[in-house]
Parts: sequence; C-alpha cells; structure tokens
Amino acid sequence: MAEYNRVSECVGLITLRNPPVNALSVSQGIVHTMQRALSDPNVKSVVICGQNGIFCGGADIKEFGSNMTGPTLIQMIHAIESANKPVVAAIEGSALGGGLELALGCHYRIAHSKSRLGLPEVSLGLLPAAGGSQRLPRLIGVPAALNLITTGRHVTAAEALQLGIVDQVTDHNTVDAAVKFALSVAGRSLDPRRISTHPCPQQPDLDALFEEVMQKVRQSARGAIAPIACVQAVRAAATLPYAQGIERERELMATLFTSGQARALQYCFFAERAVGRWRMPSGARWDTSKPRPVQKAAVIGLGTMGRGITVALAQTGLSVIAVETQEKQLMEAKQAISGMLERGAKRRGVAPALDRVIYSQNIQAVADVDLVIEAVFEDIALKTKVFQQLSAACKPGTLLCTNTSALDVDQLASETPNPELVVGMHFFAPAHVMKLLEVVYGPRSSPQAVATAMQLGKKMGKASVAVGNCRGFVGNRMLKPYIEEAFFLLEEGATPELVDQALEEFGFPMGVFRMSDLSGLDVGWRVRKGDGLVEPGTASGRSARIRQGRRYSPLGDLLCEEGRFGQKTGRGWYQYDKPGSRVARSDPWLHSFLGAYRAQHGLVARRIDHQEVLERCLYALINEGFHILDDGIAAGPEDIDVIYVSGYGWPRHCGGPMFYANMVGLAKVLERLEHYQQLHPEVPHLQPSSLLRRLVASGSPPIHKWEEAIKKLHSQL
Ligand SMILES: CCC/C=C/C(=O)SCCNC(=O)CCNC(=O)[C@H](O)C(C)(C)COP(=O)([O-])OP(=O)([O-])OC[C@H]1O[C@@H](n2cnc3c(N)ncnc32)[C@H](O)[C@@H]1OP(=O)([O-])[O-]
Repeated sequence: MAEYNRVSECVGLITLRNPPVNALSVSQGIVHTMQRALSDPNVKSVVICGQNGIFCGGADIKEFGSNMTGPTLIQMIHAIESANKPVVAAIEGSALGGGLELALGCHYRIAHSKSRLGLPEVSLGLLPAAGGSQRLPRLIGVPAALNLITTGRHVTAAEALQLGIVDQVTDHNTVDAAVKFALSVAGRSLDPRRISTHPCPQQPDLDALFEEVMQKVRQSARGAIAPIACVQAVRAAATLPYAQGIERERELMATLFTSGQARALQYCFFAERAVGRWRMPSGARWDTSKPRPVQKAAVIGLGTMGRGITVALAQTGLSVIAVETQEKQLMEAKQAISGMLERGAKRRGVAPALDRVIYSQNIQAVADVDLVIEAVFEDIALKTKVFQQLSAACKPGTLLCTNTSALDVDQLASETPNPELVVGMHFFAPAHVMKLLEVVYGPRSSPQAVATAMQLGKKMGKASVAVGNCRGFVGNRMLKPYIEEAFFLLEEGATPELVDQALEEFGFPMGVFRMSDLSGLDVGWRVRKGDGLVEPGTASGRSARIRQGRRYSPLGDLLCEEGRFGQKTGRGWYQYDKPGSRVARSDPWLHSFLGAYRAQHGLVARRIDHQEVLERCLYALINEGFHILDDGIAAGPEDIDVIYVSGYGWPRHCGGPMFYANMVGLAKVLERLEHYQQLHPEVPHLQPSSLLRRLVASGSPPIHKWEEAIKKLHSQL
C-alpha cells in the first residue's frame, strides 16, 4: 500500500497507494518503505506523497469498528520524525486527520495551492490522536490549533502557509517541488524540524484562554463530547511535556473511540455518501441513470424561497432566468438577490455572480433553459397554472421542478403533457444556506429527471436525498407527530419551556415551541385550516379535542386567533421585547391561558419529566420513519437520517432518528410506544408501525442490515 522508488538519484520517494483517498490502513507498508529509504546509503532525503493527486484522507474510518489504529499510527509517525534524513511531505488534494498528522511528523511540508488541510477527527467523534493534538499547537500556537482541532475545519494551502503549517505552496507539480526541496535540505540539522521536541509557543493567560474556549465549545457542542476532549488534549500540549501529552491524548481518545457518539458521527459520514447512491422502487438507480447537463436554469416566483434558490444556482455557476410577474416584487427581489450574492462573494473572497442572473416579468423568457424550478406561493391551482404555462413555453425536454413542501407532486405532474420530466425539489429556507434538498419523485418521474435533480443538488453543495411522493415527503411527514405530541404534552401539564428544554438538552438547536415562534404559528394554522381541522369557537370537553376521529389539540389555533404568530408579532408560545426580536422570554399570559384551557376541557395538569417529553416526541417521529420505510418512500434509514441531521437540527452526534432508534434498541422503542399507545388510544401515531414490530420480531437486526431485513419481510407478506 506504499510504493518505494528512488528519484533524482538520492531522494527516496514513498507513494501512498490506497484508493480512493489513500486512507492509512494498519497494514500499510509505510514503516517498511521508510526503513528501506533510511537504510539506503544513496538516499539523502525522503519525500512522501499520495497517488492520484491526493496526499491522504486520514485513518481508514471503515476500520474503526474493528481495530484501534491509533498506536500503530503514532509509532509510524514517530519513526518518521526521528529519522536521520530529512522527510518532506508533498501535499496534493487533501491532507486530513491522520494524513495531516503524518505530514506533521515529516520535517517539511510542501503543499499544492489547491490542496486542503485539516484535522476533522472531531466531526467523527474523535480527536487527532496520532500526535496531532500535541504537534499542531507546538507548530502554530494554542489559539490557532484550538480553532482547527475543535471545529475540524479544512484550511486552504494559502491559510496553512500563513498559519505556518506548511513551508511552501506551489502551483506546479508538487512532487517535483518537494523533491527539489528535499535535495536542497539534505544534510541539514533536523533537530529544529522535529515538532514534538518544541515547547508550545508562549501564550499569556493560558487559563483564561482555555476557560473561554471551553465555555464556547460547550455551548456550540450541544452535548457532543469530542469537542470538549479536543480542548482537553490541546491543554495537555500547552501544559505538559510531549510524552505526557501523548499519554493524555491516548487516554482521551480511548474514551471517545468506543463511544456511541463516535459511532453515530461515523455513521453520518457514510450515510451522507450513501444517499448519493439513490434508487427508486421501480429499480432505477444512480449508476444506471444518466443526468442531463444543466447550464441554464430558471426560477419562477421570487419570494423568500425563489430568491434563495436563485442565489444558490448562480453561486453554483449556472445562468439563471429569474421570473416574477409583479414589477414591484421583481425590483425588490433583484435588490435582495444582488445583496445576497455580494455578501456571499465577499465572504468567499470571489467576484459576485451578479451578471449570471437575468430578471424578467415574462414567463416566456424560460424558452431555452434546461431546467425550471417553480417557487410560487403554495397553492395547487396557482402551481398548476404555472406548470401549464411552463409546458407551453419551454423547449422540449426541459426538466420541470416544483419547490413545494406540502403539495402533491404527482398531481402537478399529471397537469403537464410530460409528467416524466417533473420532480419536486424541496429546498429549506434560506435556500442558499440550508444544506438539505429533498428530491421528490412520483411514479411517472423518469430516472433521468431524478438523476438530473440529484446531480444539480450535489453541485449546489446540498445533501440531496431522493424520496417518494407523499404528504410532507419525509422530513415534514415525520415532524407532524413530533409537534402534535408536544402540543398534547402542554395539554397534560407541560409548559413550552419544559418541552423545549428537554429537546434542547437532547441536542436540537431549538425546541418545538421556540422553533414554531421562529417560523410562525400561522404557517401550520393555514395548513390545518386547509385540512378542515380548525373549528373556531370555544367548544369544551373531550369531544372538542377529537377531530376527524383522532386526538387533536387546538392550542396552536387558539394562539393564532389571539394574533400570536410568534416572533414576528412579538408574542407566540413565548413573549418577545418587540415584534421581530429573537430573545424568547417566558410569558405568564401563556401559562394562565394553559391553565384556563385545561380547566375548560376538564384536564388535570400532571408532572411531566424530560424523559416523557423525549420518548413521546422522538419515538412518535421515529415511528413515522418506520412507516416511511415500510411504504418505500425512503429507500433506507440513511436517507431519513441525513434528512433529519442536515435539515431538521437532529443532533449529528446522535446519528439521526433511525440510527438513534437502533442505538436505544428497537425493542425498547416498541415497548415505550406500546406503553404510550395504551395511555392515549386516540392517538394513531403512537400505534407502533408494523415494520418496527416485524424488525423486533426478527431479532432487531443492526441498522446496516435493515434494508435486507425489510426486503425479506416484504417478500414474506
Ligand atoms: C486513530 C488516529 C487518529 C486519526 C484519525 C483519523 O484520521 S479519522 C479520519 C479523518 N479524515 C477525515 O475525516 C476525512 C474524511 N474524508 C473526506 O473528508 C473526503 O472524503 C475527502 C475530502 C478526503 C475527499 O472528498 P471527495 O468528495 O473527493 O470524496 P468522498 O468524500 O466522496 O470520498 C470518496 C470515498 O472515499 C471514502 N473515504 C473518504 N475518506 C475516508 C477515510 N478516511 N476512511 C475510509 N474511507 C474514506 C468515502 O467513504 C468514499 O467512499 P465511497 O462512498 O465512494 O464508497
């Protein structure tokens, strides 16, 4: 897995070979090739590079389940650092995790200008435990090392040079530059180049710095343990001799390595890649469906969503026709989009893509685009009309996408002469920022249409997940029982504060009620009205809380009737200093309103604890996830988990709802659902899904075996 050659007569060239990213495997022959280079009297210096334009993507994450690779890596890196001939890392593509740690063990580092470097172990629930947490602070100082190690962010070669991580950046052939460099440093003293022998650069008031960073990390970690261990490891580098620091690094790593959080985060890493290998129930798949090229796109409707989508498309490098029929709104949108493009470009240090967007009031302007994303108001009649106009205006073969969060994609498709060209692209607001994209296919969507939308989503940097068409698709469909349970808990005695606190401690950035205040209570109210669920008035008693044959809580409707729409009106489940303000404060009015409501409906408040909040909200959501898998709306649990982690704030270190269910134990989830269902028989979403029952009956297979088990269970039906 490592190849050895002699080049320029006296340079030993070690090439890492382990496609696709030259991950460091325990069996790797680096030590062996290094020994060859060191024992060859003709070799004066050594260069380490990676094949296929990538230095090294780090330790092999796939091996983590079976082997602890840490000590082997540490020994290997130590052997490199203590070599008596200069070793130069030639960094192309990526040097990440163990890859960068390996480079830090080298005496010099030469990087290509397009390469990226980082210690992303924290995002896998780990820390840089091949000496990285001890060498990086010694090389670049404690504050910069803390930033890189606790965030896991990748830096460009230019930033790496500025920080002092690399010695030289080249625009040319990196291996050639490294060989030249290696020849120039042959024979020089290596002592000053052995990072582990340096003390950390002096830092005034170290205690205060660590306290401040720890506080910040605890706040943003939302319960994740790895960022905290990362701070502790860097503290060891700053305060202990190297040998003791390494020992501390090892101890901290040992606690992380086998943790559930590390397993969850590593699962997320692979799940995010797995969703790109989409497949449809028809048998169509990612590897047999060729996407169409998309160079020019159009966005119809320039409200909040349309503006964000336009920005995201332009930033991806596409030409965009942005259509809004009302002149005033078009002008406002143009100003807003230009502003977003300018701010985004400033952040990324590039020129704004203003001239990629052409604005028009006329839908005919879409005549020569390859793909249209319709983002008009959520009204089926309006969307149908727009789709009919688009079908007439576009050139043959143009893909028609609808950005809807709730409407029926199949119905829209059936209104066009070419339903195979129609898919849903469910973006999340703000669309140029949020990572998630649900690509919704109907029974008539062609595999090529799905492939094209998925490829465009990937280009836009979105976590794109292909899902079947149903009410709410995957994300919102699962959110419904979660929100309903939160409402029921209020009726039974909880407060918004209690429910939100439990969910935020679990790791959501916001609980149900703070989230509802942010997005606006009127949104759900409109949907419930559309569903015929809202009955104005003050009916009381149990029957007033049963609608369409199931338990219903009118609490949200009652707040809307009071004009309490959330942050935008300054009142909702909480109160705010003024409309638009973001700081939620407990509202005594709301508490007495809840008291009066319970009295009116004959409900007696009881004490509700965090565990019940979590079980009822989360297990109801997970249960819906099992229904979705059973219905074939999502191809596998990874699809659901990626949707929840990238779009709904599910804490990544808990892996997503389905992974979480697997961790908790399917039998336990089933038992708790049965328990709550018995207490609340009028709540259908607490009725355990038959798939969950069948999985438990078949011995609760681990999550990576669910798909196989589901197929088997379906074939037995
Ligand atoms: C113990 C001591 C301490 C050390 C700890 C570590 O080093 S922890 C590690 C710290 N390192 C990291 O966290 C870096 C993680 N990796 C990355 O960030 C990116 O993969 C990349 C930037 C290297 C390349 O991006 P890109 O968009 O060009 O490509 P892509 O992302 O699509 O990946 C292509 C394929 O390679 C696979 N694969 C990738 N890396 C690993 C790996 N380390 N292992 C195994 N497999 C890996 C990936 O699954 C995918 O497989 P698939 O789906 O085709 O079967």
